[in-house]
Amino acid sequence: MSLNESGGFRSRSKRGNAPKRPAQPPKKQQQPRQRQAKLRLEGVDKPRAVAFEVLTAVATQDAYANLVLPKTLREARLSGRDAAFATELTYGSLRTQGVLDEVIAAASSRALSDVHVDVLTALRLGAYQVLYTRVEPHAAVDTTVRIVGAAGQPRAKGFANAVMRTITRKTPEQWLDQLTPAGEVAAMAFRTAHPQWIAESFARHMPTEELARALEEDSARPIVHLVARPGEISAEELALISGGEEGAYSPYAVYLSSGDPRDVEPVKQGLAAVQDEGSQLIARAVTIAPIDGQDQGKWLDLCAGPGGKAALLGALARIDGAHVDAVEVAPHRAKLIQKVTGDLPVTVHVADGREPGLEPGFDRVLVDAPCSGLGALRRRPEARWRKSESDIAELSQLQRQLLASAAKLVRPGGVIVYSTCSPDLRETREIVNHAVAHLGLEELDAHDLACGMDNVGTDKSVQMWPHRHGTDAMFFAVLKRPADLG
Ligand SMILES: C[S@@+](CC[C@H](N)C(=O)[O-])C[C@H]1O[C@@H](n2cnc3c(N)ncnc32)[C@H](O)[C@@H]1O
Repeated sequence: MSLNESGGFRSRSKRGNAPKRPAQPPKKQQQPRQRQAKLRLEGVDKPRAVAFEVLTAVATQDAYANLVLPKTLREARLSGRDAAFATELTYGSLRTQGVLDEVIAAASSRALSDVHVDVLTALRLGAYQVLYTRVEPHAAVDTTVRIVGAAGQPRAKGFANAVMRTITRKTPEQWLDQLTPAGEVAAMAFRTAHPQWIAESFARHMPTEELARALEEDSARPIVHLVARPGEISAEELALISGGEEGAYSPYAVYLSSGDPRDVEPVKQGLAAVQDEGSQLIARAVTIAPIDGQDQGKWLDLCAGPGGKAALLGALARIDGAHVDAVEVAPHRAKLIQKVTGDLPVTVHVADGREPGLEPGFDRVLVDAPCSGLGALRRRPEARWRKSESDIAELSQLQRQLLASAAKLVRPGGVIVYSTCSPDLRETREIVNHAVAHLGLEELDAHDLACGMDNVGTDKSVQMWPHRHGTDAMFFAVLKRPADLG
């Protein structure tokens, strides 16, 4: 069957080399619930059916794959190799979606915005198998066509078949060569499946030889970091019990390279929890940054939900006889803080951190600001394609306002730790520089608070990276309110 006969596709020679860019995302359409069960009945193998369901939820309901996938795997009773295959297909298709869409667009006569979301989702899953896995191409084509039919789009089976066959006619390398854009950073972004603006944001920190490694690591699955709650259990004990390894930097960190952290006994008992080592360092820095005069034990976490850092701050506060006020604007996230801080000396306030209504005079303030999250992309496979550069301008306004509020709440001689899980300079250095210039705060050297981490940047602040330190790309700076600030 020729391409033209099979569904109105242009041949490659007619299309030439210019790839058709996906103009807009496909139309979102509600999925009938029954379809999910039907999929499994109609001869689609379980791992692909599960992957398709999760991809559909992400595409149509803005769902997070890391939340939906475990539930869907459980419902489908998948485990072992089948579960691993479903996970690889789901996360891989989401992480590489921008590349997959370029390839699908180049192999299709229709604009992606005109392709039904179910068909596009099946094509992404199929294209991922051809381009990034060892699945036999004919199996990828066949199962894609089956999914399209089972998903209630039988009339699009010919279209899907033709697109998939076109994709299998070139090697993955040939596709990448054909579609890689000009320019060193743009090319690296494409080849590592990142939007170009994100690669450019990272590129401001490092030479291009290092950038490729940073982008590769950003797509690798991170190992789980546990925090041993101080006063409850030591990292050494936790490592012994969990079979993990003590962390390289945080005195509370344990690396768990295999197994489910929920099965670790101290985690079940609330003595330990999952927390990136970078976050642990930031919470710790709040408690040990140098201040003038006596620490009266008045500590504040101004953006505290869901409470990871507040819980560590609370555990350290209990040891030091201090108290933490934890502010969070979203009520459901405030509840999560309450849950994880339990009987620790932490008081949760549902309030806007810009006007929390608290008496000033805090010795130590943490502003773990809402940010683009560019430093934690490896945790959410779909995240990189959902974010847009325009979000940053809006967030940086809020970040400045929260820091200005912290400057009013901290006492003279007290410290503010400003942190983000983004390395984007507009959310990090620019915010800190603005605070120094306009709020009268003094920036302290934070490098000594990073527990021996090196290669954290040439400024006074600390910038961590997955490929350098194994943490998320977290940032923190320490700002002191001088004694004579009005
Ligand atoms: C980066 S998260 C904080 C993570 C937290 N520190 C932890 O370790 O679990 C930022 C939090 O700030 C909250 N937030 C956003 N705007 C806020 C505001 N105006 N005042 C207080 N909290 C705010 C968000 O809801 C979010 O929970």
